[in-house]
Amino acid sequence: QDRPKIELNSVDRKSKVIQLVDFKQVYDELRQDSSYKFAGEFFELKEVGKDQTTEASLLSANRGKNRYTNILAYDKTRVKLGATDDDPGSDYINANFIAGNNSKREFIATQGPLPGTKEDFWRMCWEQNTPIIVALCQVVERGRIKCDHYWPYDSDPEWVGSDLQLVMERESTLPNWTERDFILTKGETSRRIKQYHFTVWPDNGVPSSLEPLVKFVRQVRFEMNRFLDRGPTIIHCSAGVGRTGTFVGFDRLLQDYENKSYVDIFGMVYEMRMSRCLMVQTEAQYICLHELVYDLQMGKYNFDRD
Ligand SMILES: CNC(=O)[C@H](Cc1ccc(NS(=O)(=O)O)cc1)NC(=O)[C@H](Cc1ccc(O)cc1)NC(=O)OC(C)(C)C
Repeated sequence: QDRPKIELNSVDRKSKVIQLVDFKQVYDELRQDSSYKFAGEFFELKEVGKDQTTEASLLSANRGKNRYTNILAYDKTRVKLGATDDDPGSDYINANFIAGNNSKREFIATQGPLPGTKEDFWRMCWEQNTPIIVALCQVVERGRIKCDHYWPYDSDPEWVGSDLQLVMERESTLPNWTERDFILTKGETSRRIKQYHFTVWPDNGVPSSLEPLVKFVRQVRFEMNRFLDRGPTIIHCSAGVGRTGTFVGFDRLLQDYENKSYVDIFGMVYEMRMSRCLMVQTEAQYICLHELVYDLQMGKYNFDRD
């Protein structure tokens, strides 16, 4: 039987295009021998982007604004807050712009807010005109605090900075995620912001079943497409790299599968890691991106039921 021509752009070290007609064979080859070839591909991504500077993250005034010592924001892609004159580092938040299929700044990837950066987080939401927040971690996971509870517990208005007022208008808990509607007000102007909070994704890992995550990503994409005139969607987990990068990968691959005859998962992760470190943090998450495309090819998901 003629082996299908598999386009692995070994010459271009930044991409590995796989034609969808060849995907099952390529996926099976990568999985052979305990995913030996997956491990090799993921290792090729290890140093991508790491030669870029993170000077703002390392300013003494900003060190306390980083949740983790090894997750810093590249200067080139970092989100800059409107600086206040007298405070060095006042423009800093641990967040980077990330490209989506539709624009170079379709997403903002950020760490789970700290108690001391919660107001910076809401200031970023306002300044970037964000319509949607995607939260991918729980406040506490396996007994460790992973993210501040940066939103109100009830419908009482809260001040989240000297001039920003936040109200939670609605909270709806579903089996795998919770949806919250906020109104953020500055002076006489109010904006609606929707939070999609996925609650069943273990840190450093992948969900036990991909189907709830696929449905979640599709729901967020449906909502994003209603707000194309607004700013970037903010995505966070605890560090804002592993689960966050995998979410962006799912969003892009679900669109690519509908609109293209090929995928380039390696190239997509390469591009993400040029914008923020460790995006798609683990090999299991990297494999999970491929499993999504394999499952789509095998007709595993019937989206008509959504
Ligand atoms: C493997 N874990 C880590 O690298 C985490 C940062 C992190 C990354 C990704 C995720 N997953 S997520 O992006 O999906 O939330 C959680 C936490 N870092 C820490 O815990 C670092 C230690 C560390 C681990 C690994 C490494 O290579 C360098 C330094 N610890 C650390 O920052 O300690 C504080 C919180 C007390 C300041």
